[in-house]
Amino acid sequence: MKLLLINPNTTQAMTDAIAEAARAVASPGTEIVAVQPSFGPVSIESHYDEAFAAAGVAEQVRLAAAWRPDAVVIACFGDPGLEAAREATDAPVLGIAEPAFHAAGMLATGFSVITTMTRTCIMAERLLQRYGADQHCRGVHGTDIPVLDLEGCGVETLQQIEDAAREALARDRSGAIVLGCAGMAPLCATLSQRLGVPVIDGVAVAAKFAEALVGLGLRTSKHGDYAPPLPKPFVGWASPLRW
Ligand SMILES: O=C(O)C[C@H]1NC(=O)NC1=O
Repeated sequence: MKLLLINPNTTQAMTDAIAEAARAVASPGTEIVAVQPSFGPVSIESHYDEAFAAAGVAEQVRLAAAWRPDAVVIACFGDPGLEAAREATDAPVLGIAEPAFHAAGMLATGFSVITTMTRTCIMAERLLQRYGADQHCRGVHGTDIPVLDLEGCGVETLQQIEDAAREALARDRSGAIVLGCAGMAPLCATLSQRLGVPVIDGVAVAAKFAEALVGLGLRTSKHGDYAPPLPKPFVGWASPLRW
């Protein structure tokens, strides 16, 4: 199958790391093409950043249409542009927060989320409610580690995340940890080994869930609100992206 992996921020090194995390778990027959928007923030750490990231996701899904991906993964914990992408293709489209929440809910009666900037916790909390996963999540905790500081991070940053996770497991009485940033994907195996509980990286889970949906022959519904966008002119730099 062909998997389109979109890093919604514009940092190539992060796109590469995300692709490596997905390829590490992908089946041999899964071809992964990793892309990022041609515009927008180098990292997504606010509502403002996310507004541009969502448009960037829509851009990349539209541009990739000719390649006809069998599935799309939006590799950012805010799942930006998820529903726009689902309108723009009949392939299954997954964020990384939604699959991670559901995987965690199958592995423990309660899980905690460890994310980057504390100001983004509200975004995860809103997604938990939107996906019906708030009943399983016992806490969302920021570390105030900037997203791009995760790239090639040192032992101090890894220790800070481990300490935050260990505190969350105790304080929340959780049984699992969800990593609240695609940039944490390379840390997942080490954290899982150190913490002794399931640590869920949404990039890997999304890639495998995408394979499962494609393998089952399931596609995004085109009945109702995920039907293709209504044709209309687009003005300015976005005009090639019209429907
Ligand atoms: O919301 C966050 O803090 C994490 C989110 N930002 C980003 O650039 N990639 C992410 O996964």
